[in-house]
Amino acid sequence: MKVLVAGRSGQVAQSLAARSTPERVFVALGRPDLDITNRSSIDAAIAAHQPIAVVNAAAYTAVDKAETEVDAAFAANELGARNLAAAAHAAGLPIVNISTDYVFAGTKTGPYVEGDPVDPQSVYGRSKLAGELAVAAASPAHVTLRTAWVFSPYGHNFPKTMLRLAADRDVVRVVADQYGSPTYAPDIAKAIDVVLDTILAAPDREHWRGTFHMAAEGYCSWADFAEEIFAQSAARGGPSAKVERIATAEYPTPAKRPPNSMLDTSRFRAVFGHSLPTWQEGTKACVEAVR
Ligand SMILES: NC(=O)C1=CN([C@@H]2O[C@H](COP(=O)(O)OP(=O)(O)OC[C@H]3O[C@@H](n4cnc5c(N)ncnc54)[C@H](OP(=O)(O)O)[C@@H]3O)[C@@H](O)[C@H]2O)C=CC1
Ligand SMILES: Cc1cn([C@H]2C[C@H](O)[C@@H](COP(=O)(O)OP(=O)(O)O[C@H]3O[C@@H](C)C(=O)[C@@H](O)[C@H]3O)O2)c(=O)[nH]c1=O
Repeated sequence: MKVLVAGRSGQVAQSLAARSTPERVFVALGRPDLDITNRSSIDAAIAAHQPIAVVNAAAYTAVDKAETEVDAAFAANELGARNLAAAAHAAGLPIVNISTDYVFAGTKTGPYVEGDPVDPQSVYGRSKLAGELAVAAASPAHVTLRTAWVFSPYGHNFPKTMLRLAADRDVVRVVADQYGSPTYAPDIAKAIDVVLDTILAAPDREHWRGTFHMAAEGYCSWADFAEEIFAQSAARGGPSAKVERIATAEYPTPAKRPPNSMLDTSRFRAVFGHSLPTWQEGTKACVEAVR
């Protein structure tokens, strides 16, 4: 049984591929074999691999660069998501799509639930929201999982940046007034496996369809996250630095980030009967893996 995964070299795609078993093979394809902006390339991949489901783990994720590369962000995150969902629908396959906490403005007090009003503040967030809507319009058999602050041993992410910075400086300045849930990509891959189990056990049911918040248990600021990364790294003899806790205004970036991107994951837990490990457990696993 194959599951087709778009986005071969990405953090989530690689974590899914690593979960392959003889019973469920995650076939992760990259741009040369599967370009989500090109519908015929998707149709050809589906015809070649005959999957039982499709996962969209491909995206334009360079949050700051997206502010100037608007067309590229929307091409992958809106058009690509639409193409993949339409192709899956045409082939009679369910699609699992991944979205982001950055669809919210971040001005709410307390964690966001799925029905809260969206109001993305960045091009990346707007393009991902456009993708969510496009997937929902193209395929009734869809699950969109909004997750947050993804990290892993693969690709580019915050812990890898922190460990690189700590290699040649004693102090790292990190914002302490943006809150969310750092989520370990292998834990996302496990959760997607659970989602697929649920879908494939009852493909005609309605309960698994729609949008869900799915992130690590617990919340922290980027500065808290950096401190945990350094504590875990130091405990293993790796690079470490002191964290200087700063305000967002002291770390100007082209894209605006939500001050609060905490996601309430109750709906995911209720429907899929699964919760992710804490962000501290994910951090420990990641630091151990990159050592
Ligand atoms: N990273 C994060 O912090 C978060 C991510 N998400 C979402 O989770 C999902 C997975 O993210 P993550 O694994 O971190 O992403 P990565 O940036 O690690 O990987 C994304 C992958 O998508 C590929 N891709 C981009 N455009 C296309 C295209 N047109 N056709 C095929 N592949 C393409 C990229 O390929 P190439 O290398 O060739 O460009 C890259 O391999 C995305 O939907 C993202 O929006 C949600 C919340 C947080
Ligand atoms: C590198 C660095 C970042 N920061 C701040 C900037 C920003 O507010 C925050 C995170 O920075 P980054 O640019 O690493 O992360 P960012 O690209 O904003 O991460 C986001 O990526 C997309 C794809 C998502 O979907 C989001 O969930 C989220 O994970 O930390 C510091 O304060 N100090 C630093 O040294």
